[in-house]
Amino acid sequence: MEGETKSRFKRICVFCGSSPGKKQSYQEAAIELGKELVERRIDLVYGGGSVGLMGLVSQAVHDGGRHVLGVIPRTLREITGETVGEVKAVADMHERKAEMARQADAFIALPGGYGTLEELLEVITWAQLKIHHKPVGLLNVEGYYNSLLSFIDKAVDEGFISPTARRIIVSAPTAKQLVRQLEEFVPEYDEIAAKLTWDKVDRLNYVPDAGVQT
Ligand SMILES: C/C(=C\CNc1ncnc2c1ncn2[C@@H]1O[C@H](COP(=O)(O)O)[C@@H](O)[C@H]1O)CO
Repeated sequence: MEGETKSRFKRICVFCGSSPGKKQSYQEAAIELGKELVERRIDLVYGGGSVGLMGLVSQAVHDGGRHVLGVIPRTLREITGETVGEVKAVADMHERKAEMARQADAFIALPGGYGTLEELLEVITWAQLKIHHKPVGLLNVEGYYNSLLSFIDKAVDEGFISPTARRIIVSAPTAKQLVRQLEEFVPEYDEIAAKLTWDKVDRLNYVPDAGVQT
C-alpha cells in the first residue's frame, strides 16, 4: 500500500503497562507505536486483553489492519478484558513469556510497571545468554526509563553488566526513532548458545553437556 514502509520484522512483541499511566503522553505513545507497526506492516504479539496501554497499542494495530496475537494465561482471562484479534490461551505466566518471545522478531517495552520490567529484563537476560539475537527496544517516553538506564549504567561501572551486554538495549524517545534503530540493530553476539533452548513446550530449558553430571 502507498505510504507503507517495509520492515525486516514480521512480528514485534510489545510489553507495556496494564495501566494507562498518569500522563497522556504514555497513552499517545502506545497508539503511535501501534500506528508505526502498521505503517511498517509489522504484526503484534502482546500479553492480551484491553487494559491500560496494552489495550491502546493492540487496538491501534488491529484498527490499522495488522494481525494481533494476544497470549493470555487461562487464569488471567477474566480480568484482562476483551482481546482484539487472535487469542492464544496458555497454562501460566512462564509459558506466556516463552510463547510471546518465540512468536516475535523483536521486543519493545513501553512504559509500565513490574510486569513490563520483568518481561523486559528477561528478554535482555536471554539475549545476554545468547538464547536469541532479537533486538530489544525501550520506548523512553518523556524520560520514563531514565532512572532504569542510569541504574544499568551504574551496574556496568560496578562490573556487574558488561559493556557488550549494555548495548543489547536500544532506546529512543519516539516510536518512529525506536523502530528505525531496531531495524538497523546488529547483535554483537554472533552465535546462538548451544546449551540453552526453548524446548517443545516453549519453556526456557537447560540442556546439559553430554559429559556433565546433573
Ligand atoms: C490488574 C489489572 C489487569 C490484569 N493484569 C494483567 N493483564 C494482562 N497482562 C498483564 C497483567 N499484569 C501483568 N501483565 C503482563 O505484564 C505486563 C504488564 O504488567 P504491568 O505490571 O502493568 O507493567 C504486560 O506486558 C503483560 O504481558 C488491572 O490493572
